[in-house]
Amino acid sequence: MSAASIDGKAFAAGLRARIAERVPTFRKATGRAPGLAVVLVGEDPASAVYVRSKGKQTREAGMESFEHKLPADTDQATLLSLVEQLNMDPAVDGILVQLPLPAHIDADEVLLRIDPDKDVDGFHPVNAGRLATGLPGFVPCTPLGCLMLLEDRLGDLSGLDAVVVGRSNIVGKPMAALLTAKSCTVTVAHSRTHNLPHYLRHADIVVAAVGRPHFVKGEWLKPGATVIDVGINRTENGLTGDVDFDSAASVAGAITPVPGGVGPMTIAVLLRNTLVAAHRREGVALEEGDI
Ligand SMILES: NC(=O)C1=CN([C@@H]2O[C@H](COP(=O)(O)OP(=O)(O)OC[C@H]3O[C@@H](n4cnc5c(N)ncnc54)[C@H](OP(=O)(O)O)[C@@H]3O)[C@@H](O)[C@H]2O)C=CC1
Ligand SMILES: Nc1nc(=O)c2c([nH]1)NC[C@@H]1CN(c3ccc(C(=O)N[C@@H](CCC(=O)O)C(=O)O)cc3)C=[N+]21
Ligand SMILES: [Mg+2]
Repeated sequence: MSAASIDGKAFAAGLRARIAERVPTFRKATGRAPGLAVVLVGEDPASAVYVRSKGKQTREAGMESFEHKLPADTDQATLLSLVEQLNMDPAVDGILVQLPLPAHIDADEVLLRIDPDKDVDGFHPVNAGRLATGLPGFVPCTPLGCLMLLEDRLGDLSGLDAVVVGRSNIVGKPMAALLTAKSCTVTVAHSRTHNLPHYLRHADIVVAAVGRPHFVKGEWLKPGATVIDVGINRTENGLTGDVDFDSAASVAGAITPVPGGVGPMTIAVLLRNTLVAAHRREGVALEEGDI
């Protein structure tokens, strides 16, 4: 048996096209485009690539991109005052501070200062709380993108067994909250989990967000499982996920490739969240479920 490949790149392109279709109506209603501000501190090459790609896709969707590149030695107070300025700027609907930040910066403090109504990354504790309690807010882009791929593939997720490997605030925890809200039975595994294969054996859905190349093996999976590989690992052999793709593809029903799976979804959902933020801030109606 050979798994279907879940084409996140194509799904993301379709999502960006649906977003771009909504921008002219917003422009007519408000006289301006939705705006996304991206803040990059330092010169991490991978971060610079993502930020460029975000800016390009933002403009291609007809939105305005505000890019702020600060030197690696920027101090906390300077970064916080930039965040404050972006909070106050009426042309800015979404604010993304690219992670990781340099070690001398307190990242939690920076994320806390972003206006939750402009927090298109969904990293502010207010938005984490809204997700946990089922209130409208902003959901982190990567897990929301994973959910879109899962629902596209499987339809209703109700009653399915899901295992999320990883419990970070950006991926694992919000992924578990989303799958719980969709009535999956969710297990969250992490570095202290005893006998991960035991849990994976029963999982209809596996989301791997570990940060270790080839970590999840095909032999651990339930035949026919849907596998979402969030991992982005740079190795000598190029970009690779957290799932051992070849062994997993011979057991799973469907699997996301790396690259071309979850990564492109993250940026497309960022644009979606920015479009939603702009409409909410201006009080312009948007049928969010249709996007
Ligand atoms: N495609 C995309 O758009 C994105 C991709 N990523 C990628 O996803 C991956 C995960 O990112 P992120 O969540 O931020 O990473 P973190 O390092 O914050 O979290 C990794 C998680 O994996 C768990 N873990 C580590 N080792 C093991 C193990 N041996 N067995 C089980 N669990 C383990 C950790 O457990 P513990 O909590 O116990 O330490 C932790 O919860 C990375 O490769 C990252 O690059 C991230 C964001 C976006
Ligand atoms: N505040 C913040 N928000 C983030 O959402 C955020 C962040 N910081 N820091 C870093 C991680 C990682 N991340 C990715 C985005 C796109 C791809 C992506 O497009 N990947 C392509 C390949 C890109 C390549 O070749 O490097 C793919 O998988 O096909 C991957 C990873 C967002 N992150
Ligand atoms: Mg993200």
